[in-house]
Amino acid sequence: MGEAPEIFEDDLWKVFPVGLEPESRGYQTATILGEKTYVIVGSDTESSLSIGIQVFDKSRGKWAIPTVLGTKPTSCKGHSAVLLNKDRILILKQDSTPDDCTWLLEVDTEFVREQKKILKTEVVAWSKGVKGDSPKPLVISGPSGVGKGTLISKLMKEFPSTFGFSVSHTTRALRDKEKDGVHYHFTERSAMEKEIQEGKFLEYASVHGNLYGTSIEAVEMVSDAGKRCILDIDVQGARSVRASFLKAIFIFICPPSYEELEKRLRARGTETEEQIQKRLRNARAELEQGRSSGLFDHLLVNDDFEMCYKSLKKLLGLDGSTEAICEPSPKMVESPVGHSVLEMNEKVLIHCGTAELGKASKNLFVLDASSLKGGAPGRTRGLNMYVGDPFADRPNGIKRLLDPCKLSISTN
Ligand SMILES: Nc1ncnc2c1ncn2[C@@H]1O[C@H](COP(=O)(O)OP(=O)(O)OP(=O)(O)O)[C@@H](O)[C@H]1O
Ligand SMILES: Nc1nc2c(ncn2[C@@H]2O[C@H](COP(=O)(O)O)[C@@H](O)[C@H]2O)c(=O)[nH]1
Repeated sequence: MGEAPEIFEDDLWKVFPVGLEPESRGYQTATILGEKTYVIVGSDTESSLSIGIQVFDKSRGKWAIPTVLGTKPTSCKGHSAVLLNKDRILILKQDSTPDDCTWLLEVDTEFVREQKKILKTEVVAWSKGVKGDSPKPLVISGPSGVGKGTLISKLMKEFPSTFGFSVSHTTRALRDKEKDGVHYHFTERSAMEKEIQEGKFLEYASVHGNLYGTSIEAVEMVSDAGKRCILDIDVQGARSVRASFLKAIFIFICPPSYEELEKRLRARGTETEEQIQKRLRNARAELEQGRSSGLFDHLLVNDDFEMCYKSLKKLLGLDGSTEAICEPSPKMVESPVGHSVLEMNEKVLIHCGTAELGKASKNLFVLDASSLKGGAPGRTRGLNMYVGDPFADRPNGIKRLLDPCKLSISTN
């Protein structure tokens, strides 16, 4: 499936990297961008369920195995590949589930170019294609004991289908009543450091002597479910998120006084005296930064709890009695079972199913990629797919096809 450019002839296979000689290949596509050919090799054998990437640089006559960033797709029976926007390759997986069929391999986007400079090597980055946009996440910060968790719990309880919590990773010990995977992913420092090195974290920081971090996956999983993601993170983390690709709303929660903060921390009874002292020391700096840095969009004082909760809801436009559905839920792009693809002016034509005469036109899909958002290291959003004809808006164009198709396409 996919393109078969000239370069992909027998001669090229003679210099193919060790371990990926023709016999060991499952299937592959080759996509050319300038002097480089990106070969995406998949295998669906049980021993090797993976997709590999090699880059052939024509000007140097050499193969390179790039550093691959982002969460990569699992292998499948085959895929199609097409160059999009001259900076990424759209991959459609054959026989995949709707939430797993559309992937993008970024080869020359701003993110990839930046990473190439940092890592001083060939870099490519995966992101999953998602239909529609996602609601802006909320970053909630404030000193330990101010009441962030209590406010967030109440908000999630009242609006369960609007909000979802970003489950952070931490190296601190589990408290009574906390559950692994629900309150945090409790992890070993070495394992977390390894994943940070692999670029899996949106932000991380050393907080009160432990390592805490938000994985990209934690945020994207909430967005995939069509919910607004809430991040409960410290001020250092908020600063990192501000500098990242993620566009969020930043809220800082203040205590009415330092004495009241100390009272709440002690009354919670989850820390030792030494830990309480450490958290209180850190609170001074956090309060100063939170109030003055211009980092936060909103500041709320949590004095009377109910009043503060009401202010939070008002700020989020949730002060009505019914649950607000502010923005459409994103859905994964559904793609045909079998297909071939072709790119034209940011529209990708997907021809799927049987090529039988007379039926072919019914199996034409158009994927509009003109307003992509996000991308690696998160998701690529804004992919819209419809049944039809890309020339429909041209005066002499072919008639728009709106025949119902055997294959369903999800709509917002
Ligand atoms: N407005 C309030 N008045 C009195 N007590 C409060 C108020 N808000 C929260 N609390 C209490 O203060 C304690 C600390 O709250 P919470 O655990 O939500 O803080 P937190 O900011 O999430 O802390 P951490 O950052 O350490 O997780 C809890 O026992 C909670 O019930
Ligand atoms: N930078 C980050 N800070 C985080 C994250 N998850 C939680 N936190 C902050 O840590 C402190 C302490 O939390 P506790 O549960 O041990 O009391 C608190 O201020 C949280 O906001 C994270 O992923 N990144």
